[in-house]
Amino acid sequence: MLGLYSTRLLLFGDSLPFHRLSGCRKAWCQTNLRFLSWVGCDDGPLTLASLGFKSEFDKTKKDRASNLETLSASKSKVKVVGSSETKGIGAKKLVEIESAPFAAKSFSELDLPSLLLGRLESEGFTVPTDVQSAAVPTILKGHDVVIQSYTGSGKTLAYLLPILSEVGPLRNKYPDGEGDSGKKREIEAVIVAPSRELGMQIVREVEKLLGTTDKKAVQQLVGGANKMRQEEALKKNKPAIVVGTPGRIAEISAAGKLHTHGCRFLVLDEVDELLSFNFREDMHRILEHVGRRSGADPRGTKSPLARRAERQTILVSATVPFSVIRAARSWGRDPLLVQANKVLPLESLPTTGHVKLLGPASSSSSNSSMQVQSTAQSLPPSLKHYYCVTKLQHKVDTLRRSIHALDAKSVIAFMNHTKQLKDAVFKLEARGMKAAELHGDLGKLARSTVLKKFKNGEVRVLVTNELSARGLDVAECDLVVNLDLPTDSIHYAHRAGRTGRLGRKGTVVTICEEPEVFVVKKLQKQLGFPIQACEFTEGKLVVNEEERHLENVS
Ligand SMILES: Nc1ncnc2c1ncn2[C@@H]1O[C@H](COP(=O)(O)OP(=O)(O)OP(=O)(O)O)[C@@H](O)[C@H]1O
Repeated sequence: MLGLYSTRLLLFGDSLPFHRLSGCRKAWCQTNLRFLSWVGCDDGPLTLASLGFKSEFDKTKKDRASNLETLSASKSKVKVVGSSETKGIGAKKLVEIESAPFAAKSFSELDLPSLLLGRLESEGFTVPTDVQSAAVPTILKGHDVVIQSYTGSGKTLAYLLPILSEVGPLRNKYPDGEGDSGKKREIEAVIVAPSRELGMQIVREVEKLLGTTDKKAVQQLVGGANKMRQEEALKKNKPAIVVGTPGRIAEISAAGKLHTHGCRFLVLDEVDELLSFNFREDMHRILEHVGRRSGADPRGTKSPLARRAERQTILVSATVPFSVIRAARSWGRDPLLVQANKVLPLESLPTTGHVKLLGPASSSSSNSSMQVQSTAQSLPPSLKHYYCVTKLQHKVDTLRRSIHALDAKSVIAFMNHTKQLKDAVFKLEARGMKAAELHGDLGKLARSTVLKKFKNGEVRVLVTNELSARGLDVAECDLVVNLDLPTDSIHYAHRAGRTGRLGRKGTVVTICEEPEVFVVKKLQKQLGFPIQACEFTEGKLVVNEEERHLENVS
């Protein structure tokens, strides 16, 4: 029972605020991870060696290689040990890391079913991203995982591809035809997202991959939509995958109309948000019911261990605070942390304090200049960050000037309050700039219409609030503006991550008043990258050189 209690404790009693949960960030070359160290925890710095990880330089330990379990990606050089086989007190966790370990050149290297490969090709997906190369074989191998990589790096496909390999019409067919004939189709994967928009976006991604084959294999269960229609569709279509928001999934489940006890995959996308207080009760129900096959527990108890044995749990976010690491350990069976260039056992991570990574030039905590925090690891390194000081009444005008100066085509402007947000839209429109509002007070239809218009370019500036900060994927968005300051660096990261997706260029401008500058400086410190002071004059962005110089000197 201990596990069950600790799960509840973590979920509902121990919700550390995000801003206190900053962690590590990368300071190593994108594709060549060499050294990893933890600092900031009481035990002092640890190195790869002391953690039991092998680097390619660690030739003397080659004899251990025979113990390593090779991940199923044919060309992956990553080897993981220390999962179920080595569980036990004092068992050493080994992860062999070699240079550019996950650089799969094509999806065909990832051991995916041919039908799925065909669909990827038809949709123009040719090369997997780093996080996909790392996550797909790890999930296919049956591991519970936490997937963390920066915004816009393709985390959705990173979990969808292994799920679609096992579930639904594109899956691997077994020679004996198992699962094909006569068997009643059950829900085999439940994907939970914190907003309707993100839920619908995931549904569209699944439908894109399913193609015309069998779109009904996926069913959306998002709030705001007609519940009865969703329930009827569940009954009639018997989807293999459901994607929804916590409230609606929990509601239909409580009504006895969602049969997920035999579910094989549970995905919590934007998991750190899903662990927040708002979703407490609904998430409780989902975690209790999904993947809990009746009679699965040989001891006849409601042991969470029995439940874990039934489902594979996949937790996903660009920001992974320690509350997520602890939750994953509670719910998962030897869970692994999957990042763009590495896979490591969660058992090896501390559960408190600040996790930091050191770059290749240093494996010691003494070189503080090499230490970087994890929030920066949540964002693509190519993003440019600026802040501009103005008076409150000139903020919208500064926004307009920033759009002109940067020649931005597609802009998301974040504000904290609905009323001011509406005023901003009014002002922009009055000055001939096509703008629209998106927030929770709008109905589902209005929200999706606005988003559609923004995506197809009819609307140039989307003025919105935190609702759009997570997961929203608009490839064309080239500028994010904070018209109001985000509450902390985690919220900054998710807002900023709406631009510069999948290697594209992106700029983030924070427009603030003079007394707020210290908050920007604090954010900069937490984030670990420069947010440069700038002005927009004569249609140009002018960086404050004086400040840049002062920063270089200090
Ligand atoms: N291998 C790939 N090749 C080309 N495009 C891809 C590939 N993988 C994903 N994409 C596209 O990249 C975009 C970003 O992917 P996705 O939304 O999954 O990012 P993410 O990491 O989940 O971001 P966030 O943290 O903001 O939710 C999507 O439009 C997706 O279709």
